[in-house]
Amino acid sequence: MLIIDSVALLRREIRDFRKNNKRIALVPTMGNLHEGHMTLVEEAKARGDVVVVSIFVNPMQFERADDLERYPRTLQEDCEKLNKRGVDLVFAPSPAEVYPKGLATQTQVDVPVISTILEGASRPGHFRGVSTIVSKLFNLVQPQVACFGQKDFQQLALLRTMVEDMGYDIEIVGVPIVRAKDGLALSSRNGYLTADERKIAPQLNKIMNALAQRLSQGERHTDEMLQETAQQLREAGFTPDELFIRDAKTLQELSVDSTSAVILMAAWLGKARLIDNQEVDLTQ
Ligand SMILES: Nc1ncnc2c1ncn2[C@@H]1O[C@H](COP(=O)(O)OP(=O)(O)OP(=O)(O)O)[C@@H](O)[C@H]1O
Ligand SMILES: CC(C)(CO)[C@@H](O)C(=O)[O-]
Ligand code: BAL
Repeated sequence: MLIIDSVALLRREIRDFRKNNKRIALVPTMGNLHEGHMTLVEEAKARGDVVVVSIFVNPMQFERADDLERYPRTLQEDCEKLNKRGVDLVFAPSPAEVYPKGLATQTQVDVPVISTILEGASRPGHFRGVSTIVSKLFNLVQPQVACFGQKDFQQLALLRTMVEDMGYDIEIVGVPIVRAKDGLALSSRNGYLTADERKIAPQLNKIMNALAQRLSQGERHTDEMLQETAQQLREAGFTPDELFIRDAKTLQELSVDSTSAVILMAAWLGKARLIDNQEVDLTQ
């Protein structure tokens, strides 16, 4: 496995892959890898001749300096895990390598509407940072396929929109959420939880499942339903941050034409902002 931190060396390897007609599968990450990331790697291995994993804690997508500062960086352990999985190349650049002019004058890629609603409203500038770095990674790695997690539901929708609007000839693959046995969605930020908070954390998924059950049984979604759910979260020890029920295809408000809904939840538990989501078939 190659571990590369410079654009010049990456370009050389990508040119070699392309010269040999290798189908390149990319898995963008911010490191601190867990089984959720490994499912993306396995999906990439199944869909490409060579697998490239990027590990880059992207400063442009952090709207909180404290979150960027404390974000877990475990490059050596990450590379050991990826090597065991048969990954071909890890691209792990520094911020200066990716943004040599700094962030202020860096060209940005912005996806209107979807980047400023829902999670985008809670995290101003976050999704512009995501679409900018993923666009740059696409240009540097030139993959034919790229794998992302459904755990970041809105991110996946944002990137599908970017690929469609900008004409990238890249297959975007959404990989189902990988959860701990108790239902908590795996996430690097779970590491911010204390032992006591970790025992509470699975309640987020359980409360979301109960809400999904109500919707799948035909109960109309109302503000009261959301308020009840928010109260359940508070009683469990969370501070609700986001609670949305939207059309799963458009992320707009549900309408009579909606065939599937998505529940999007984000809640604080101590220092960890946990997110989860679940699609609900409305046609049953
Ligand atoms: N539990 C999971 N199941 C499926 N995909 C996941 C999971 N966790 C992360 N991913 C995906 O892995 C890719 C990299 O995500 P990232 O490096 O931000 O890890 P993370 O666990 O989401 O960390 P955090 O959300 O705390 O930043 C993204 O496409 C993300 O959706
Ligand atoms: C896609 C991504 C790697 C871009 O930094 C990040 O948003 C993430 O890890 O989900
Ligand atoms: N996967 C989430 C990336 C972020 O929170 O910046």
